Amino acid sequence: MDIRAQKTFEALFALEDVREMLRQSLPGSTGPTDMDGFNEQIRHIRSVIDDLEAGTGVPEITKIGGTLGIRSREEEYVNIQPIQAAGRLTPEARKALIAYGDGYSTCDSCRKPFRLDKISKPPIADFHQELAAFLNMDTARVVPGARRGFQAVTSSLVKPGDTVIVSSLAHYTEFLAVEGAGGVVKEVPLNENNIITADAVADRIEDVTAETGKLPALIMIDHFDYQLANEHDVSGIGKVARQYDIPFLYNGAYTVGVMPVDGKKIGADFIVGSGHKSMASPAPSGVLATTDEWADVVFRTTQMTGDLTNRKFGVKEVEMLGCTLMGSTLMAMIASFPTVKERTQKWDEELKKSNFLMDKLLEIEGSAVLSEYPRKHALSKVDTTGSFDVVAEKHKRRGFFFSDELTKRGIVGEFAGATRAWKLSTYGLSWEKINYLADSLQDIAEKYEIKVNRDKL
Ligand SMILES: Cc1ncc(COP(=O)(O)O)c(C=O)c1O
Repeated sequence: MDIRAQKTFEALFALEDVREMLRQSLPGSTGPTDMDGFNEQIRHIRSVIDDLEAGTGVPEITKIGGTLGIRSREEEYVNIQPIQAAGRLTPEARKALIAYGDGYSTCDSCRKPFRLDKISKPPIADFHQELAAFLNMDTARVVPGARRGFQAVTSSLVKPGDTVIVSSLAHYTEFLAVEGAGGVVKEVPLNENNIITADAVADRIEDVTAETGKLPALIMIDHFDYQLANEHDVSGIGKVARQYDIPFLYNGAYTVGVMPVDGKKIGADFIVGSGHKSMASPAPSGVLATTDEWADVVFRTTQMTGDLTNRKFGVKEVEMLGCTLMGSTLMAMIASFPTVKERTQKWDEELKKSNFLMDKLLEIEGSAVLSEYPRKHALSKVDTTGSFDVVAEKHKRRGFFFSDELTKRGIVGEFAGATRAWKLSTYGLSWEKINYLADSLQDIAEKYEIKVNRDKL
């Protein structure tokens, strides 16, 4: 986040304090009236605005951010945390969080037909249409996390005893979604390069059908998996799904919001994305998009009538439990969306950074990239058993020596103590930070007499 955004953010926090003080001073309030505190905050806001205009006050901001509990890790450090990178909020999202913090704040102007995705002020209905268009699907809903998207689909399509085809690297939430519906997972094996191919999916469908006498109810495959972030052949799998007439759920937890995703081109019946993982949105948020063919099934409306009262809630969608993200979570997602849309067009640059760092890591003798290489994603799994872990074995801090060295250099986000196989993400880091990171890894290696073949590649 740039410093102006931080400053604005800080002023907003101070304004919230002022608002609370004013609220407490209203007639009938039992709260104390703190005029000194009030004046202090006003002076503070004035000074923040002055700083903003003058472009100064950087160290002070960090300090204030700390006391307010703002997590400013990405501002102060080079953060390589593997799963948070693309979920970090934009400044616009942070402001929306404050402005819409009250629980049902999106419902102020909810009018007939009384459903979240129909609200036009703020423009939630438009956002739903934009989301569907962004994924080249017909209809979209926001959901509390990708997992709730899986759940909506399995609970609509999978009957007790049905089988569901998943990857051998499927996320655990896919297992739970299938189990919740009473289904059974059937995993597709990886090939020698740790990839799920279309042929492997077809073979598994044949096996399962022969075994159970019935076609699987659903195919659910992650475009990039969470363990290695390898790319799986989702377009080929989409074709196989069509051939067997089995609905196909594309898990875009690691793609929707960072790279272009075209549901129709892939041949997906359902696209699921994670807001807090890849769409610069707060948790829990996500998206479930589908085609006209499936919309009435997965977004079916209630048919229930109260037996005593005869009440009906006709427009409410059963799988969505009526409405989903009702306040600041959704508004922050909407606030980040223009940035998110734009950044998907810069995916190639993210890949260059990812590959550059891996190349530099490979120059450190004894290091390996466990993910497919060259990288097709910013998330990677690396193995430093033959490099940093050799040092760890002799070092008095054991595996923590590596984290100590990284922290000293302002690099955070690795799992402390993990010097063998570990994951990192370069997503969103500037080239300046990438270069610094590469140099730091090589410097640490050389400090401990690990050979570095600089500029080998
Ligand atoms: C591949 C994959 N799918 C799904 C999920 C679940 O996403 P969410 O937290 O949005 O429910 C994750 C989360 O880590 C994931 O890595």
